[in-house]
Amino acid sequence: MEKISVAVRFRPPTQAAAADPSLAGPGGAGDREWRIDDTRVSLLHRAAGPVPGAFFAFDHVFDGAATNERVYGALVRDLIGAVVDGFNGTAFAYGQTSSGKTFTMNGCDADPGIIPRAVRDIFDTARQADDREFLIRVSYMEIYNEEINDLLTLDGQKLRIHESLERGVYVAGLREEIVNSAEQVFELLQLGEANRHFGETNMNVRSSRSHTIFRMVVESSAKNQIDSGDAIRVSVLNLVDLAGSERIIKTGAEGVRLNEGKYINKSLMILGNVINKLSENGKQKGHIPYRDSKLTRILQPALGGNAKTSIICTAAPEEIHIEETRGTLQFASRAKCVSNCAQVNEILSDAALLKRQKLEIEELRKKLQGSHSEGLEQVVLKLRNEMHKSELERDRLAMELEEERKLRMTLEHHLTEQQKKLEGQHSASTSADQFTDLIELDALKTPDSKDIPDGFVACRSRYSNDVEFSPIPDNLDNIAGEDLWTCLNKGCITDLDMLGMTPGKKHDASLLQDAKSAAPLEEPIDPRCQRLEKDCISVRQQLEESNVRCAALEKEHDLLRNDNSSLQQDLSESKREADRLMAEKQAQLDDLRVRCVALETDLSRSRQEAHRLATEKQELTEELGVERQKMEELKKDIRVISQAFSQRDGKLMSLYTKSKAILENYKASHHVATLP
Ligand SMILES: Nc1ncnc2c1ncn2[C@@H]1O[C@H](COP(=O)(O)OP(=O)(O)OP(=O)(O)O)[C@@H](O)[C@H]1O
Repeated sequence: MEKISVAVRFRPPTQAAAADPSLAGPGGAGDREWRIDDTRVSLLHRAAGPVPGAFFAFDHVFDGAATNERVYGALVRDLIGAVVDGFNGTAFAYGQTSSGKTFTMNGCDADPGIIPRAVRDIFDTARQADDREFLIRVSYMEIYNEEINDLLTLDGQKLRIHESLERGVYVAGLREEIVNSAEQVFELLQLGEANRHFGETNMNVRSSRSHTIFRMVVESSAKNQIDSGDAIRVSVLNLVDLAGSERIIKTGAEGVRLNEGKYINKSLMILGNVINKLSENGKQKGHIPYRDSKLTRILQPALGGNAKTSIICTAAPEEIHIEETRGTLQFASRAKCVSNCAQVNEILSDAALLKRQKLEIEELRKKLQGSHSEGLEQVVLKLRNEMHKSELERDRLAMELEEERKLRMTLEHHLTEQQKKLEGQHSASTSADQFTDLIELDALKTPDSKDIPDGFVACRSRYSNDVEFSPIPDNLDNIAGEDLWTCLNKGCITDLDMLGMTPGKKHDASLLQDAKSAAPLEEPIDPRCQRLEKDCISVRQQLEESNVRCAALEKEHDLLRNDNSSLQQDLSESKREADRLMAEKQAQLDDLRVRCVALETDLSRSRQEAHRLATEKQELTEELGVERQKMEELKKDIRVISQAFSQRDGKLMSLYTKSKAILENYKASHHVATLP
């Protein structure tokens, strides 16, 4: 929606007003005057200041010094650009008689008015649009005493207004001239001006007695029709010079002028009513009385319809016209509240429409396949991959955690056992029975075991009692099991079978005896205790490290779980969005398909109809040919008959002449004979 542009233009004071200061307006010597600036007008009482209720604001306000060029630039130039682009446009001048409407629309040689400037601009702008081809037509009509006259013909025929779906409201039979240059239009305008009704009144020596509507129809199509889908733009520019409202008492009109004045005032009153209604708020608008006059009917699209509209309200500055000027300003204020809804007017043939729809469908299809939904699918895929990776990672961490836990438990268990043993060692005596303890642990190492300082020795219970093969004395059996061996040696698994098979030191009875008698012992109990304590400390350290690792792993595990659940959430949201988009696009596609099918049906129907019409035309042409031939033959017959007739006529004539001569001869001879 777009508001109508409204400007007020004060003409300069008349010569009479300039000579008689009591009549003057701004700068004159009257009681009241109009005070104006760029956008505002207010009435001032010279003695009492601003007159209440007489303040108005508009898009533009022009004083008597403003040129037509300035008025055109402010209100019409953009309108012309829009018309060339396919929008309808209307500019009209409204105001009391002799306030400068015709001067604003037509201007003078030194300062051409809106119409000549618009004509030139239309051609210039069209020339600049290299990508389009233009066809411009003009017409010129007047509404005189509520009758429509074509100003470009002299046949005096009264034209009628019609309305159709395709053309909207139009004047039937109005002559439209195709024009190629501004000069051609000016010639037509001159012709129209000569036919227009002017008359002299007390207020204006050349007063317009009719409303005139100069119309330019701008039709354009793209030079490259493949891109545009063959659409043709058709826009209408109306440039309207209204007749001025008048007070009979001031114009001194009588007779014909009086009658004209009544029609003028009535149609302007209806225009005012239409503007009033349109300026009201939406719901109160109700019925808009466009049909009450020919003027409002023709200007219907410009008043609250599909057009961009500019109104120039002209006003007389003199104090004696204050009431009329106030009326004009009130009209202008209401017009400022009227909104139009202009849109580019495109005409599409069935084929072009179909082509355009197909292009639209194709574009939508591409969008559906590519763009957003494809992007979403990729996001979903990526999220799935990430989720899968994080699940694997989580499993791996869970396994590590489990192993750490097991290790910790084993270590704890081992620690307790070591502690127990330590306590046992402290309380044990250094009796000779404990000869076996004196055997160096180095001797117990298996040949295949890794050389780890303070490494544990494994033994199998089944060998423990076998003196020949057991590498460990009986009282040291099972100090480490297979699992413990593996864990403590960080996965370095010695060949435990080999371990089991390694022949131990032979327990020689004499050696045992010697040992029993030998004193002191090779290794006292304290170093062993120390070694065990050292073991304990190292196991504890390992345990603590393992705890720390365990906690870190648990933390990592938790983080991964969180990541995983947020990924799951993202994934399901993306899925939902993708589904929604797919459904939406599918619905659009279905809708377009339905429209396309309907259009195709229409098209084939139109084709059939065109074909039927072509056949009929062909038949008629043939019939016409036959008829023409018959007519030719008849004409020939007629010629022959008329020749025969004329021959017979000639013969009859000569016969008649002969008989007449004979009769006269006879009469003469008979007369002579009968004379005495
Ligand atoms: N802005 C202007 N500058 C100079 N002269 C002007 C201006 N406006 C109007 N005039 C002069 O005032 C006179 C009346 O103007 P015009 O005929 O345009 O009035 P009008 O509103 O069309 O009157 P009507 O409704 O009777 O046809 C003319 O002589 C015109 O040249």
